[in-house]
Amino acid sequence: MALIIVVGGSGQHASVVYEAAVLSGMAVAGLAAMDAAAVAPAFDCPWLGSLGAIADGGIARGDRFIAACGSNALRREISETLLAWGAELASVVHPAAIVSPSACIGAGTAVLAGAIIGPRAVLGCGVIVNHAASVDHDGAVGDYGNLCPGARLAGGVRMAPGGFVGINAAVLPGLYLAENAVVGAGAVVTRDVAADDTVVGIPAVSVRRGRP
Ligand SMILES: CC(=O)SCCNC(=O)CCNC(=O)[C@H](O)C(C)(C)COP(=O)(O)OP(=O)(O)OC[C@H]1O[C@@H](n2cnc3c(N)ncnc32)[C@H](O)[C@@H]1OP(=O)(O)O
Repeated sequence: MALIIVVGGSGQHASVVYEAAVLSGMAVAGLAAMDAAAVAPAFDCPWLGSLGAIADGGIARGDRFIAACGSNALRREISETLLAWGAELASVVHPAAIVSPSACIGAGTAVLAGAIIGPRAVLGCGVIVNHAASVDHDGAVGDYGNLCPGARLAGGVRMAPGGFVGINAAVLPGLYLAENAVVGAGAVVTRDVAADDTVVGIPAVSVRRGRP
């Protein structure tokens, strides 16, 4: 059973997921894309072409997939397409990540080097916990959420699906980030964040409410 990494965008995030998968001992079949016209990203991993061609050849051979792109919406779209085809999503956990044995990691989720997932934390499907980011005890990250490098969720923080926490941002204990909330780089979040809101600064304040 091998892993197929589905690229969205430039392939930079895919290169990080690829390295984590190889270092964790997974067999990687190669990279694929949703778009038949997509070109292989410039790093050393076999290029399998479009997902459509792979599906025509038969996904049933037991390969598993992970969508590898920073965009939450695109990761969701790729993952949901794969699931609709009956494909199985795999999670990738870098061997230098620290994951509590009582934590739960959803399918299609990437936990990258230096990340820490604390006791009883729950990560949904298609989540990214990027380099040195952490989800402390009893935290929850909803489906297709994205914690950028160094982002910190204190104990008991809950993120609804589609959330984004920028590089080196911190969220104080027990807070709730509603669906598609965006926390800017370096922010310190001291209050709950409303759905589709973007907050920045210390303490974090809203710069855009509602979908852009
Ligand atoms: C491996 C990797 O690299 S993972 C990727 C890591 N990337 C990140 O962490 C990026 C995080 N993104 C940000 O912080 C972005 O600035 C966002 C999402 C908060 C806002 O982006 P946009 O929606 O494009 O907003 P925009 O750039 O128009 O900024 C709106 C206002 O907020 C300010 N602002 C934006 N980001 C921040 C921030 N992080 N801290 C403080 N102020 C900020 C802007 O200066 C601007 O203020 P102004 O209206 O007074 O000029």
